[in-house]
Amino acid sequence: MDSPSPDLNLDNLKAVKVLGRGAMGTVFLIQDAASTFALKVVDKTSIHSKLDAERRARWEIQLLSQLSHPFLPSLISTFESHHFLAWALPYCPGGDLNRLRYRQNDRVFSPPVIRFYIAEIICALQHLHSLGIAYRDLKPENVLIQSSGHVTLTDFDLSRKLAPKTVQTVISDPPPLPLPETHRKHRRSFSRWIHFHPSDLSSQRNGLKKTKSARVSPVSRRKPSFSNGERSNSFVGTEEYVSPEVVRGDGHEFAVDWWAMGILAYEMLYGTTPFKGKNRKETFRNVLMKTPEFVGKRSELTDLIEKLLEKDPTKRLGYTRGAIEIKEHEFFKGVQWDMLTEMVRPPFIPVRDDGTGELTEHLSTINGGVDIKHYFESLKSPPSLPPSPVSSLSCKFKKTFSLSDF
Ligand SMILES: Nc1ncnc2c1ncn2[C@@H]1O[C@H](COP(=O)(O)OP(=O)(O)OP(=O)(O)O)[C@@H](O)[C@H]1O
Repeated sequence: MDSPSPDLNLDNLKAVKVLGRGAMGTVFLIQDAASTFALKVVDKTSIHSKLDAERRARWEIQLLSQLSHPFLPSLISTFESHHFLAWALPYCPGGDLNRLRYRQNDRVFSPPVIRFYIAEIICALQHLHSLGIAYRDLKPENVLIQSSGHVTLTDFDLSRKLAPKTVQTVISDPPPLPLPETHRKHRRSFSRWIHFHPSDLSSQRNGLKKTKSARVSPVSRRKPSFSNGERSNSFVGTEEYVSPEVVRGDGHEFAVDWWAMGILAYEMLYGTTPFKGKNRKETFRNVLMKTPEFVGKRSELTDLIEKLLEKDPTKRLGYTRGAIEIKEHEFFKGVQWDMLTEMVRPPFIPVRDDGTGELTEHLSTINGGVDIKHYFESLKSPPSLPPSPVSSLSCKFKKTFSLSDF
């Protein structure tokens, strides 16, 4: 990696809060008189490095450096030392979409609110796909809310570069790429990367805890992966969000993101995902076999979801013409796609980070916060300073207006 940016040096930074901890990275809130940002730090010397954390982190940084979109993160700066790999991102004070949903009556969103968030997610995915990147980990926990109320996708360590759209082939797993010197603009976080065997099927999803993404160990792939021009069969995603073609090991394309978006829209509408089973095995069986149930009156939204949850990826909405095809759906009639950032006021605007969240790990603010290196050292000596379970942040929202005309 290049030498550390002058403005990002772990020796000088104090963290005031842990915003989240994933399988391999920890995200801190850095706040001082001059700036506020989120800092994702990977400890290269920890046991996690054996889980490929460093390689995943480099991939994420490299990918984020290419992004330039209002609903995708911007890479502010990077830092690397013998021990740490770190990168700074704009702070999203609104938490994630899952947390926001739990704050709603009946834990569901109204169709206009769903329209707003899904529209922004489509635009973000469209940008990724135009760069040949399949996101592969869309779920509410990975949709963060910016201070403006607009969304930002997070967590790109499962994303992959695909061949051009017509072929849609996974070229390879992320290589250990160096950071480019120039493009350091748009960015985001990394993370959870667990390996499991299909026979090891225990449910991961539990309340507000961030769901784990899953990846079948390469040895258990049903078919070998191919290089150059053929599909990868690596298994990636979060169990309730993985598409049938991924479960089958048939390879995967951009259409996996449209499937996941169908699951996301379903969960926002009904408060539950459509194929959730008692355990992972049952969930996968449902993904392959079960027709999604739509309780209540059918609508344009349920029609959209149904078309996104088409089990055959080649018949799925978005397969042929990508985001354009989805944007044309009746559910989005009237949406001014080019004006999303400028004209549409988001349904919820974070009012403030009130600092009282149970799930937020507050660090001492004496001397302006906690030294990040000391923080990691303390993790290595559990008896003296056991870390509390962490995830996400607390934030209040104000509802800004009715979206009925959106
Ligand atoms: N820019 C940000 N602003 C605010 N909170 C953030 C930001 N980036 C990440 N977080 C919080 O930190 C959590 C962990 O971030 P992220 O998912 O990027 O880490 P990870 O190590 O990749 O986790 P995982 O194991 O789930 O992959 C997020 O779920 C979110 O709650």
